[in-house]
Amino acid sequence: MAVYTEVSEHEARELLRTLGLGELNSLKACSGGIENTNYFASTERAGQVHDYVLTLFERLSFEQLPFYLRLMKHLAQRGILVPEPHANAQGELVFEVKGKPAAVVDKLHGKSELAPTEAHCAQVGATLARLHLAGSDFALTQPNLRGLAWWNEVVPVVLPYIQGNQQNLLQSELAYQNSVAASASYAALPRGPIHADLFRDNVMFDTVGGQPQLSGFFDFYFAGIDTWVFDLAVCLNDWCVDLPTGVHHAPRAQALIAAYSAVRPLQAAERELLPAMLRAGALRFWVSRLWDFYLPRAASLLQAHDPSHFERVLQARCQHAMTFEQLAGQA
Ligand SMILES: Nc1ncnc2c1ncn2[C@@H]1O[C@H](COP(=O)(O)OP(=O)(O)OP(=O)(O)O)[C@@H](O)[C@H]1O
Ligand SMILES: N[C@@H](CCO)C(=O)O
Repeated sequence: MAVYTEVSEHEARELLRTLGLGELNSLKACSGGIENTNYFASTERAGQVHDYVLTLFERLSFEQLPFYLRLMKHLAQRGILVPEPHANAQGELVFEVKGKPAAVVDKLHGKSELAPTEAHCAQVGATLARLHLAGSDFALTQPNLRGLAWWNEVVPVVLPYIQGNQQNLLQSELAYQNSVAASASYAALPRGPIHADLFRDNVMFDTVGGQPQLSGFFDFYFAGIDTWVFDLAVCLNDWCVDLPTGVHHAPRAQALIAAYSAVRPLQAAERELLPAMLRAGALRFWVSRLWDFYLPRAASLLQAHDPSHFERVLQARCQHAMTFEQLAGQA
């Protein structure tokens, strides 16, 4: 659980009133997450209870936030299951609490599924493809701030903390990804707004008639303009990998890819580069976890994720490279 900045009931009540969301009933710090301060806020309005999430952004600036919040609003308005951010009378979505940028979004129903089956993965794949299509006409742009430029900046910073064999893997993978990014196939990849961090803990499921039903994607604060296939790869690396070993889980991957492709079939360049993007996705989170682990920020309650997991995923992706056809179960 991470609470970097304490918010008082008075501060939360004032903000919720300003947004016309009702009278605060309860305010509770949320567990989980390592990037932002999150509170669950419950209000009463016209005799009904409403649940919101109040987020204080610890890393992102007032200038960066409209991209994420406008994107969430854009997607919510197109029927994609994401928390809708709430605006004030001036139409603004970013506010100031304790000197930090803050936002209030709808609380999703359900809970995260940390042991997903093929059924969960299929719903994630289909919803991700719909999200990509729905984002195509989003007007704002902001790069993926945890993309190639950031890896090039941070790898030299974390290198002194790791062993020689890890340094070799990290440096050789970075060189490989720089060469992929310079290729004609890479330039041909379709791109647009991507979630870029769609792990098991950033998706909620409800149970309807005894069956899991995806109720929303959340935590869009690593979103950016990048290739759609990179987003797909990030998902496959989390939803379709055995967490203790980092080994690929073929049935879940096939379910996720089939459901994604049924909504938006992959183009030739995407099929060619999916294996490289699986490596890129593993590198991205290995680097960020190394960075969080060795260069942590002050936090009252912080649990850094294990960096070695993505080292294992990257090794597995390099040593047991699979073609798109193999990944999709078509070979
Ligand atoms: N819109 C929402 N609806 C329901 N629950 C939410 C919502 N947003 C956040 N939460 C809850 O708060 C927890 C922490 O949120 P989140 O993962 O966004 O934090 P973070 O610090 O930004 O995370 P991360 O480390 O994953 O980047 C989630 O695990 C979830 O339980
Ligand atoms: N999903 C990231 C955490 C940052 O959102 C990770 O597992 O490293």
